[in-house]
Amino acid sequence: MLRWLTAGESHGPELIAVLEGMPAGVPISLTEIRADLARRKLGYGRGSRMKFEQDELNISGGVVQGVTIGGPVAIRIGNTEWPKWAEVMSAEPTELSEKSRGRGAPLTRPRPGHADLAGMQKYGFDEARPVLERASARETAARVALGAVARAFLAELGIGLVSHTVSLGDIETPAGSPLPRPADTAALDADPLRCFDAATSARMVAEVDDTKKSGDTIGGIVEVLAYGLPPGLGSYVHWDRRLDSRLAGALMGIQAIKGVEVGDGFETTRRRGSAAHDELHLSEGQIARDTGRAGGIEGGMTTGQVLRVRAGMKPIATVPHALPTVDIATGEESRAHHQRSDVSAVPAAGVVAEAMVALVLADAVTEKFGGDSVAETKRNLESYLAAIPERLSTVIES
Ligand SMILES: Cc1cc2nc3c(=O)[nH]c(=O)nc-3n(C[C@H](O)[C@H](O)[C@H](O)COP(=O)(O)O)c2cc1C
Ligand SMILES: C=C(O[C@@H]1CC(C(=O)O)=C[C@@H](OP(=O)(O)O)[C@H]1O)C(=O)O
Repeated sequence: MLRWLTAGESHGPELIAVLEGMPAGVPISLTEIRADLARRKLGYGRGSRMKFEQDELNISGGVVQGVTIGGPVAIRIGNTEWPKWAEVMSAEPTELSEKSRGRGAPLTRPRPGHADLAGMQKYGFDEARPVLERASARETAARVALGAVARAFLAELGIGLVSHTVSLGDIETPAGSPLPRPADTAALDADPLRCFDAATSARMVAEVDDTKKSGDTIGGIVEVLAYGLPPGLGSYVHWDRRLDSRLAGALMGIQAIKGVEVGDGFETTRRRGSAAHDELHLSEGQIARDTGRAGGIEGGMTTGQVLRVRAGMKPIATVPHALPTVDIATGEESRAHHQRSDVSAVPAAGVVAEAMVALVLADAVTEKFGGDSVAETKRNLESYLAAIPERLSTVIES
């Protein structure tokens, strides 16, 4: 079983992340985690902060000489913006300089679509800064770092992940487009939208430009695929052990995600049963399927097919063409607070979604196969697969 926690604010000194339950012996490359953090900052439509802020990565525990040792993996990601915010965000009370007083001015015009208003009501603040500091998606950097560790563990077991953008606003990749594989990640990262279809990507770029020009923001849908999964991760026996339930919770837990689909998801509801499922047939003595409509999950368990899940992101809530709100200080109608923001963060959301799926899968793998070292997990996985009788054996899509 894995557990993970993150802490830290958008303009605080650093983000902190802890992952407990990771077996020993997993090779961890700081270069690869840094590369994942850099991928999260990519994407056409992100704001200026992505350019000037660096993620300073440190591992404070659980990894020695590039390998996990079984203890909690502790990660620190320094915010290079911190010096500018050190007075405003200080944990100890400070005398604010003139400049810091400006920077820390009370945010009394809550932004619709953000946690601002309900957060002020709930935590007893008369301005939104303490709310937005933690509600901000800056925190997703911590999840991506944890996800990189989970992915390294899964890679040792032959499981690989990839994510891509499938729609932006109403521009979608054509139905039946080829699915990317983990080896396509570098090519996807080089695409401005992380879209696997070049013609669609070009239309998405134009859509971001148009959205920006009109002072607006835009959302979209990302898809995560996982290859090489053994059948039987998750379970049908209880709602909170279903893998689809756990994936949906993890993906919905990403800021601005408003919907999750497993496999063909809502499209399946529009089909008759005869065209909605993945039929079984024999292929060279093994049970195989020609379609992946269910997204590799039946009865809350992996089937051995490619896992395919989607997450839909709402348009960025800090709309440059500021939305109507009420100023809590004056009690009058006003316009929402706006400084800068992303026009679209859909490509970044794909990288975050990939991290969350990696964490859920790593959790399900440790639950099913245990193991204090990755070698032991691997042995248990192999003996489980070897014990499946031949007449029940399925193709694992890797
Ligand atoms: C990677 C990423 C980047 C984001 N960047 C911004 C941003 O620049 N401006 C903004 O208003 N919201 C941004 N958001 C979304 C907000 O954090 C989110 O809309 C807010 O927390 C409220 O959404 P919720 O109701 O789903 O929690 C981003 C989300 C993600 C996942
Ligand atoms: C800092 C990150 O994303 C931020 C997420 C975010 C929000 O409201 O969620 C708003 C923006 O921050 P600011 O309001 O300071 O410009 C984004 O830049 C990041 O992803 O590293």
